Amino acid sequence: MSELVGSELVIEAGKPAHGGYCLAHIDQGTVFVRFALPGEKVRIRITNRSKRVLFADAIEILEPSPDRVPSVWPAAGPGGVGGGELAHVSLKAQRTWKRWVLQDCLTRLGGTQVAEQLSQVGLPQVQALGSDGDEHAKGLGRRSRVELTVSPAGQLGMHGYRSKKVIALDSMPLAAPAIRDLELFSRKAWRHLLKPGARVRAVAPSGGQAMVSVGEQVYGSNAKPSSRRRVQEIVDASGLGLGQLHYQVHVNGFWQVHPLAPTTLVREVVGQGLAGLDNPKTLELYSGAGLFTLPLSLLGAQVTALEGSLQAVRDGRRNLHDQGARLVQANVDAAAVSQYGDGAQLVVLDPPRAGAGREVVEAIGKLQAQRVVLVACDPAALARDLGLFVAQGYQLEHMAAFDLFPHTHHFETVCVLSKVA
Ligand SMILES: C[S@@+](CC[C@H](N)C(=O)[O-])C[C@H]1O[C@@H](n2cnc3c(N)ncnc32)[C@H](O)[C@@H]1O
Repeated sequence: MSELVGSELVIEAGKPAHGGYCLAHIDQGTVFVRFALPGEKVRIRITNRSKRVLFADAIEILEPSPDRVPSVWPAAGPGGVGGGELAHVSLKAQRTWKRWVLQDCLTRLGGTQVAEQLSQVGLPQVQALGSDGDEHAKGLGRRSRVELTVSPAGQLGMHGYRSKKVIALDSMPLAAPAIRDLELFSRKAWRHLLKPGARVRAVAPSGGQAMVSVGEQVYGSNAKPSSRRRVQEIVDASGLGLGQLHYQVHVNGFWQVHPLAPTTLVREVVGQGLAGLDNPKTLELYSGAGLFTLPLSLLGAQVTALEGSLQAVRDGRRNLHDQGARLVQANVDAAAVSQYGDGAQLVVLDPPRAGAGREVVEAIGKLQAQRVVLVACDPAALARDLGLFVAQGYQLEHMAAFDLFPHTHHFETVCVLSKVA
């Protein structure tokens, strides 16, 4: 099949698949096509092959779908940067697409019990963030964190799709307004700081001015070196009766990227996690800088939180302001779960994209906690983890999905599981 790489052909795009692709079938096998929409007739160029499947980009749209729109992220598309795989799809159709992928992953990878439980709780809509008419509702201005790289020729840009090559950019329409106002691509003041090979991160916190890190050095929005290393993030937890919560997060540390994500996730995860439980003993895994740890503790949960990054643990300890929660730097594995989770009534876990995996889920199962809240940013990993939880005697009670990453194939899912007696 490798002789096909580089060749062009006309196909009809089929169903969406995980990763922002449409499926197409040709005599030589299955092709995963980017930048198409289901039902479209497109000319594709085969870009890659892996084992028995081919990858391709739609390079000419011969019969467009009514859901096709001009891309809001001009740098996406054949030969463009990674990300923005759905920027050519109307936002409404993006959410239908993601919902379809969620169902497909859960039923195909989760196993029959997950499929049965899903039919009982119902497949959730993928909810949009923001109000009608605002920038967020259009999926724009939604990145409070942007990572860029400087090319060998000194141009600021992003890596190409599956490539180390830096593609120069001149704008960043998905970035939060405070990042766009930095004018990283055009202001002279930045130019001498952006040396070839430098990794640049621009951060627009909800509680202060934008900052930029170039490697370890941090700059204020005026492009002058800053001794500050942390930004302030403010989360509206009034839905939980807590008012505004304040967090300090290292400029290079993990924080939810969509400006409305922290508030949305805190309401869902903490609200669902604590409903009907009285000051539960709680094990939180992959806790980051304490986004959920703080409101859980403020609402009376006795939390032990495990997080692998020392920087995030340091941030988390500052954010907890002596709330009584224990924040431990630990790699989440079976030994850590059983060491710190003894007697837990509630387990909250927000693993990285690959999911928690068998060893960790089975260790959680042994704790016999009455409730588990699982947050997942990858539907395939979610399906695998859910299948493992169900095999440990957990029942899916509730599922919600949020479009935290418009114009990409990513979205976030929150699941509430209860232990079957
Ligand atoms: C998706 S983030 C969630 C953080 C937090 N819940 C939030 O929303 O801000 C996942 C976190 O897991 C941490 N992490 C990843 N793998 C880990 C592991 N094996 N053990 C412990 N922590 C890990 C990362 O450092 C990151 O902070």
